[in-house]
Amino acid sequence: MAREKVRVAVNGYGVIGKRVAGAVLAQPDMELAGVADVVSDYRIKAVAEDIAVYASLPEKLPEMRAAGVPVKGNLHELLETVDVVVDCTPAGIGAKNLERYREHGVRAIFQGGEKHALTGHSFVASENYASALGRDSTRVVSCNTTATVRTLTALRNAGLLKKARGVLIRRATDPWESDHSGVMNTVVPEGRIPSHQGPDAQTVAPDLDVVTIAAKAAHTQSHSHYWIVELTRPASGEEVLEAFRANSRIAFIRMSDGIVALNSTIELMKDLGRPRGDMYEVAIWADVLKAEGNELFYTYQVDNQAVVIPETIDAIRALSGLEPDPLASIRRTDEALGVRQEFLQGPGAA
Ligand SMILES: NC(=O)c1ccc[n+]([C@@H]2O[C@H](COP(=O)([O-])OP(=O)(O)OC[C@H]3O[C@@H](n4cnc5c(N)ncnc54)[C@H](O)[C@@H]3O)[C@@H](O)[C@H]2O)c1
Repeated sequence: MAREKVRVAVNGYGVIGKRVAGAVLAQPDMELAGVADVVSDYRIKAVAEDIAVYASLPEKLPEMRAAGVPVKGNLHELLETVDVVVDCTPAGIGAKNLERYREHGVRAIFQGGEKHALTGHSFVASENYASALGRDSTRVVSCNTTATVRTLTALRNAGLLKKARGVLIRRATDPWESDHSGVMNTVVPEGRIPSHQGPDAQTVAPDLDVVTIAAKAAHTQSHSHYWIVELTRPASGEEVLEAFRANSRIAFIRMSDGIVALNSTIELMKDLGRPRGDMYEVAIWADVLKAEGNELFYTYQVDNQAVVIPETIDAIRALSGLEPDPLASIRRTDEALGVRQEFLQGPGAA
């Protein structure tokens, strides 16, 4: 790569796009060239003073300017100036953009709402960074799939995983859209077993024996996963925690610290000063986990809005060839974002 820093564009400045943009700004080896979207209201106005804004669709440019958004130009102009674009548009729209990105010779990262077949490569940094090196595109898998792959491959890497069966309780909608969508006072099971997350995890780690069942609940912040795992041999809880510890993006929380529900962790992230209260780590309840003979039971929390952000940053380094060593990229990203495995000091912290 000719330049010292990789230049990045973000197309779609929503839940994921705004977090990707913020995370790019935090990387010393990356430069945020601009963001693109189609809206004209607070969602884009709030950022336009600090970051160059472009119109994703040419027909939206006059509308955005008329509303007072200082738009620099159209997406194609932004694409002319960058090495990598991160497409964070709503599910299905990204697929229509791939050819556009290719025409500009820009490497493209998509998010989990797109299908594996779009790029033929699905990404979780700890599992398959190396196979993304130099590719022209990849898809960072969804929040649920990212958490599933991080945790199950940690067990597999320690030689402990035989098969895993999980129940995934998903948030209804994201907080910023809770005024107009979501589910109220009910639970909506996904209409098939396995739910799509198990097979999706296999697009990254095909050797995983995993089945998932999923449901959407009425809350708006973060997902909650429950796993029953058959181990290859009897193992102690401490041995299992050690296996999880090998992945730097798995953190440990405890009921004994007062972290008793999803809202406790969300509050803790805000108390720790995390941007937007984000939790990049998969947070396993260490004092709930139980290993009995060759069976293992555990539950963790996934901050759906944040968990894919470190993976997206690593995907930028992999596609651009900025860093050939997966662990070096993961370390760099973790350091810049403040990723950690223990959030609290004290006797509980192992
Ligand atoms: N929200 C989550 O928890 C979450 C987690 C992981 C992955 N994802 C995936 O990330 C992707 C983005 O999801 P999101 O939740 O950030 O969506 P979002 O709706 O919050 O944001 C999408 C943004 O794209 C903009 N947009 C709409 N049409 C556009 C177009 N034609 N061109 C450019 N921008 C356009 C919207 O105005 C909005 O700002 C999806 O693939 C989704 O499946 C979402």
